[in-house]
Formats: sequence, structure tokens, C-alpha cells
Amino acid sequence: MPAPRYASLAELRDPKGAPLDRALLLWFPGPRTATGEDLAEFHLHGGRAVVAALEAALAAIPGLRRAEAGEFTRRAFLNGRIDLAEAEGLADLLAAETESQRIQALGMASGHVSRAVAKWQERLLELMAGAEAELNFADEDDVDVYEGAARRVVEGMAEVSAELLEWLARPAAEVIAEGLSVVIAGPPNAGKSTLINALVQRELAIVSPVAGTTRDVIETPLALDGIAMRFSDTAGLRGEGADSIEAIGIERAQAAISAADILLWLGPPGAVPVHPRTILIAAQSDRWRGDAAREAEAARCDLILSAATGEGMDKLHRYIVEMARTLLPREGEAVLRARQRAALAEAQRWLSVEAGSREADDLILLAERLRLGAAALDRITGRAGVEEMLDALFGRFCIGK
Ligand SMILES: Nc1nc2c(ncn2[C@@H]2O[C@H](COP(=O)(O)OP(=O)(O)OP(=O)(O)O)[C@@H](O)[C@H]2O)c(=O)[nH]1
Ligand SMILES: [K+]
Ligand SMILES: [Mg+2]
Repeated sequence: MPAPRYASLAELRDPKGAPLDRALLLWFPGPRTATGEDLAEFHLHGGRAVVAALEAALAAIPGLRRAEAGEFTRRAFLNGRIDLAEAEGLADLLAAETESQRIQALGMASGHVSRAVAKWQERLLELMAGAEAELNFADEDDVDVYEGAARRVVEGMAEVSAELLEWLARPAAEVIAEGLSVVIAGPPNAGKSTLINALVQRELAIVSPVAGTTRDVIETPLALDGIAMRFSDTAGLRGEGADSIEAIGIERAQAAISAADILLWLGPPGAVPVHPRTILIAAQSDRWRGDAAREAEAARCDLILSAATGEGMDKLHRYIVEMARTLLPREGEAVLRARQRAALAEAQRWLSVEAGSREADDLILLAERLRLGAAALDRITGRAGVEEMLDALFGRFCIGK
């Protein structure tokens, strides 16, 4: 065997002695490895035939087989090397295609979420210990002491709950993973399809002078400044003159507009659909420059654009990215996946107790809420941390007073 954690060069041969490759070998004895188990790495020359030949030679060794999808990460989890949130981050990291996806996934994989959960668990535990101590060892007749203890627990719960709410208000990890949706909409012949083609630099959508050319929603992925987005071209909106197929297209366009993260509106500013994030665009400027009425209308827009001359395209790019950034987490801010958010939201519900309510004065109920809140947090990391920590904590307690 090569020395642990040192690369060594070796001639690889198949069981019959025929040469396979000259390769670098690395040997990592467990448990200080990614999976916690013994690991060997073969750094081969990358051709498929080379890899296949080595795999065939290895498969001839009894007990050796190909790992199943995700098996390394699963073993790392089972052996306690990573928790569930880190495993999820790792999965996202492997799937990351853009810079913002990579940064986000790396944060989760390196334990940003897990560390936050651990901090909350610790505080819940302190509160639990306070509640238990009062319930088990205090003088039961001292009402003031009892109420003081309950009040401190409720205050502590409110503090943690407020932090959880702050995390829940952040954008969801899925937004980054699936890409922000940017929808191009406006009346027929506004130049919507021409614009999407200019953005993706190919003939994605049919362009023609016939009003009502686009009927389906045409969606395409596009990353701007490392932010994953999905751009959609839509059917032109009009009340009259649409045939039955175009009418279906208009319904789809309206659904796309409602679901859009960002709306690019290529129509009269007065007719813009209600949407929280709209960029008003006066399109086809090369056609109307000098026309007083159109110039006045364009002055009410966010930007003047011509896909034909390229006027305003840089600005549009910048505006979209600026708006997208408001929907993304701030730098260094960890975000959660849907599964993690659901668990966090449940924990938050257990921890929110109305001051002055019947429950707020009842330490037994408060202790139960703390336990349920902590159990919900446990689900984020997939570790029954709280039960273990409770044992450890009470082991340290000096109960005898
Ligand atoms: N000169 C000039 N012509 C443009 C520009 N943008 C679009 N056009 C022309 O305007 C016409 C309509 O463009 P489209 O991109 O098909 O418009 P649309 O909004 O997708 O139309 P529908 O799909 O029918 O709703 C075509 O003949 C385009 O060549 C532009 O910036 N300048
Ligand atoms: K058209
Ligand atoms: Mg079109």
C-alpha cells in the first residue's frame, strides 16, 4: 500500500498482468476521510476506455462494486461526517451551473445552515434547562419566582422566534437553483420576440410583422452576471382581433406575467399589468425617434431600447441584474431549501407564544413547546441533536443544590 495521504505513481495491471495505465494513487485510511471509511483514489488518464478497463479489473475483485448514485454522500451522512443540510448543499454544489448557485451551495455544504441550527438548539436547551429546573426543584409556593421563570422562557423563545422569522423572510434556495423568471410582455408587434432573440443571440422565436405571431410561452435559460434566469417570450396582449388559438396564448401570457419574478413591459406605460417588479421599456426606438407623441411616452419609461440598433441593450442587462439582486440573498447570507424552510417554520410556530396568554404562564406547556420546536430544528440537520444534548447538559448539572 502507498503511504497514507501521499500521491504515488504506479503501473496498473489487470489480474492477468496486462498493463492498464500509469496512474497516481492516493490512499486515505478511515475514519478521517470524506465518508469516514477507508478510501483509495486512482487518478487515471481520462479516456473512457481507460476508466472502463480499470473498472472491469476492479470488479473482478470479490466484494468490490460500483457506488450507487449518491452513495458516498449517504455513507458520509450515516457515518456522521456531514449532516443532512450539508448533504443537500453538496447535492446543489454538484448541480451548480452559475456562480451564484455555486456560492450558495458551497455555503450550505460547508455547514452555514448547520451552524445556525446548532446555535438555536443551544439556546432552546438553556431555556429548557431553566424551565425544568424551576419545575423540578423550586419551591412550588413561590408564585413570583415561578412567574419570573416563565417570563424569561417566553422572552427567550420570542428572541429565537424572531431570528427564525428573519431566516424565513430570505429568498428560497430554489429561486437560485431554478433561476429567476423574467417575462417579456406587451401588445402584439411590440418587438417581444425580437428582444428575446437579441438577448439569447439566436433565432429562438419567430419574428414577423404579423400581429399575433407568438402564441405559446417560449422559455429559455440564460445566466446574466452569474445569476441563473429563465427568460420567456409571450403572446402579445390584445382584447380584440385574436383568434381562438391566440386567445389561449394570451391567457398563458397572463399566467406567465403573474408568476414572473421580473416583468419586462414593452407596451404603453399606462397599460402595464400590476406587478411588483417591472421594467418599462420603450422599444423599437429607431422607428419613432423624433415623433413628439412617442418621445413623450418614452420619457415615462425606464429605458429606451432598439433591438435593431442595440440602443439600450447594455442598460437593460444592468437593470435586470440590479432587480434580480434584490431577490437574491445578500452576500454571505445562507438560505434554505423548501424542506428546511418547512421545518424552520414549524419550529417558529412552536416558539411563538402570545405574552399574557394562558400558555405563557404555564412552564409545563412552555417546556413542551420548546421540545417540539427543537425537534423540528433537528429535522433540518437530520440528527437527533437535542435528545443527545439534553443528556449531556443534565449530566453536567449540579442537581443537589
Ligand atoms: N426597426 C425595428 N424593427 C423591429 C424592432 N423590433 C421588432 N421589430 C420588427 O417589428 C415586427 C414585430 O416584431 P416581433 O418581435 O415579431 O414582435 P412581437 O412583439 O413578438 O409580436 P407578437 O408575437 O405578434 O406579439 C417585426 O417585423 C420585427 O422585425 C426594432 O427594434 N427595430
Ligand atoms: K409579430
Ligand atoms: Mg412574438
